[in-house]
Amino acid sequence: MKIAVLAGDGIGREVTAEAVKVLRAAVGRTRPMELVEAPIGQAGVDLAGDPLPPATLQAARDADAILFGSVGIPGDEAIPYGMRPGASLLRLRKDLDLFANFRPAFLFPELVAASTLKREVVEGLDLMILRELTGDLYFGEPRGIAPNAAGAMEGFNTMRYSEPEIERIAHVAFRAARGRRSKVCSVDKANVLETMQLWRTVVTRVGREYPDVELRHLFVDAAVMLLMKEPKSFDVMVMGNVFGDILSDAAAMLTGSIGMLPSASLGAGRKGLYEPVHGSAPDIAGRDIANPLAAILSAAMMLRHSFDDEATAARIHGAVGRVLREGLRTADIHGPGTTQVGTRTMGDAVVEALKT
Ligand SMILES: NC(=O)C1=CN([C@@H]2O[C@H](COP(=O)(O)OP(=O)(O)OC[C@H]3O[C@@H](n4cnc5c(N)ncnc54)[C@H](O)[C@@H]3O)[C@@H](O)[C@H]2O)C=CC1
Ligand SMILES: CC(C)CC(=O)C(=O)O
Ligand SMILES: [Mg+2]
Repeated sequence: MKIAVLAGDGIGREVTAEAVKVLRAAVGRTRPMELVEAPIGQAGVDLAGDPLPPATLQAARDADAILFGSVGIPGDEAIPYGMRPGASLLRLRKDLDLFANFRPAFLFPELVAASTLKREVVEGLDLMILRELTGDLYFGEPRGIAPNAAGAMEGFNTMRYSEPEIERIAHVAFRAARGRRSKVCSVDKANVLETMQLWRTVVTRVGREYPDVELRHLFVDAAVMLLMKEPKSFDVMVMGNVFGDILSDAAAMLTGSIGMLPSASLGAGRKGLYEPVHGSAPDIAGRDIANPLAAILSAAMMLRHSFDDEATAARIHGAVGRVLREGLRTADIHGPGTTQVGTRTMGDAVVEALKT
């Protein structure tokens, strides 16, 4: 098991340290595990003058899986795109062709009260957001800021999806649904955007190959509304890169906190990149208060998808559940009758729970 550990910036470092701790404890001596740490994001700029240093990219290419934290610093939106911490993650996803991003929104029963939505709306929630990860506005050319014909500065990005790109993510969605509750909801904006018109046509066509899976289409605005109103009516929700970015943060709140949402970014093979959905959270970085559970659950997804180790993945999931049942909570999910703990204590508690 060769794992590249790219902790990145801000709380990425704090939560990744806990995920590594849990991974070591869970895998133990059952199989050899080589962890290769490398800087990325602002850490890459500070150490090697590049948000994605060539050695980091090589370490990611050479690894069987990548455990990723988060990248970003305050004010990074003003940095030229190529040097921006966030651009490193996009380049990495593209380089490794990790086009299918699974973002499971699963509510642990113990956290029903932590969700901002009513108990009856979220209790039993288990949905999968499948986000296309290597196309759309985030990658489309041309992009830039330049003077227009009238001499005014103009910003522009291009929404693009090719038929093969849509086909492959659609197949992933239908196959994933077959292993769940056999329902796919495709989210688009086909009423306004040609790119999305093609998206809907292709998803519909691919859907005919899966007659056992129910397919529904929603425009993205209505999809967000229904995600808040009746989230349990969804099983697999498939969408493009931008809508997936936005909807997954919204779905995070159904589970109590963005600190609870793990993810797996997969390509054609077993290799994957595993990361919490959240960012580097500069507002809470360095204070030992970030929730490490999304990162820990991402490590569990890594064992399941890249190393075919369902048993250890399930043990980690079970240990997280046990810690929550014991009443331990980081600040973001803390409430009456529970005990507030820091990032490191939460990680230690998951390690302890693995032993029982
Ligand atoms: N995958 C990545 O590396 C991502 C990086 N970013 C970058 O992160 C930086 C901050 O972006 P924001 O928009 O503030 O998003 P963010 O996800 O970092 O934080 C949003 C809010 O959620 C809270 N939060 C996030 N993770 C948490 C956790 N584990 N426990 C408790 N609270 C948590 C933060 O304190 C903040 O109030 C920016 O530089 C942005 O570009 C943003 C999203 C994803
Ligand atoms: C660099 C950003 C696109 C990261 C992000 O917000 C995400 O992947 O959810
Ligand atoms: Mg995001």
